[in-house]
Amino acid sequence: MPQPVRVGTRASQLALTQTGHVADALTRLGAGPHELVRVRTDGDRLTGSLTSLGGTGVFVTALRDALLDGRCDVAVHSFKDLPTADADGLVVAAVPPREDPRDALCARDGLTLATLPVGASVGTGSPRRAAQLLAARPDLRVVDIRGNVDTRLARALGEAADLDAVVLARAGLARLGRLDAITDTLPTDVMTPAPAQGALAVEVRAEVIGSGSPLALALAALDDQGTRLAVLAERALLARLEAGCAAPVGAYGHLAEGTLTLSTVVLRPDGTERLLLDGSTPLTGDPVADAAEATALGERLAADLLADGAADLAGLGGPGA
Ligand SMILES: NCc1[nH]cc(CCC(=O)O)c1CC(=O)O
Repeated sequence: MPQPVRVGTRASQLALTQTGHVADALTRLGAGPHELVRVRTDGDRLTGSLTSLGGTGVFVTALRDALLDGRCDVAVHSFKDLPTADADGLVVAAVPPREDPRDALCARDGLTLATLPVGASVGTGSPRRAAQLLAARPDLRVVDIRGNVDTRLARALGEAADLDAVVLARAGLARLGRLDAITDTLPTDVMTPAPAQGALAVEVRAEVIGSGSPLALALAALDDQGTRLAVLAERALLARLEAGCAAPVGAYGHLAEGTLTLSTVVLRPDGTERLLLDGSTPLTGDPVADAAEATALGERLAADLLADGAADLAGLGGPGA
């Protein structure tokens, strides 16, 4: 009997659900049986605001340690939670097809972004969402919240709701079977998603790749090239801006008719000013050349945004930068 593939996951309902889907897919694609290994992360344990936790990587480090220690063979991350710096000895071996990357308003009484009353309170822990909410509706009162998806939904929809609405990623709600809570799916030009939102990253130790093992073959089959390229461009922008996941920066890559288009936004945290920039590049179908093109597109737009004052506007790169 082969040893089961050990798939590491955070213990949250969202993580368990999305990891379960990936593990099932790997087994279906020939990787053999699997078991889930629960890993506790600082992001789950601590309750301070995301920004005060230092943002980048709090959800990821413990899973990566478990991979490197050999406690698991595969780790499934929400791609937008993955720092842009590569981890030594690890590779993203598969990027499964992306879910809808848009953000969603979940409001009381079926309200939408357009129909929320003047001064309504909207909860989000994300500076990117906060700034774009305020850019669209300067009258709103944005409240810093965190917690898992159910906790956040309860702030607007529960018995003891204290907010008019919250904003969450549609993808997370879809994976949890809670699309019913959405009262307004926000278009990407009003609320540009976070880089890699809606995508998953399946990470393994580097030696797994090219080993020809059943797991390596299943990972290759799970990979979606279109999603990989879109996310590559989005994350290249983020890296070049030296912006973490807590920065007021949005980026959305999409493929159509052999062209990769990247739509980006950088905002002042209070939403009073923003830079919007789109760019595109033709693709050839060659994975290596296209990956280089996607990366170059993200870096080019980032350089243009920096030249237009993005770092000062969004407070990127730390104090004084
Ligand atoms: N920052 C938390 C987080 N990380 C991934 C998701 C789910 C959506 C996704 O996979 O992109 C969420 C929840 C949210 O933003 O509402």
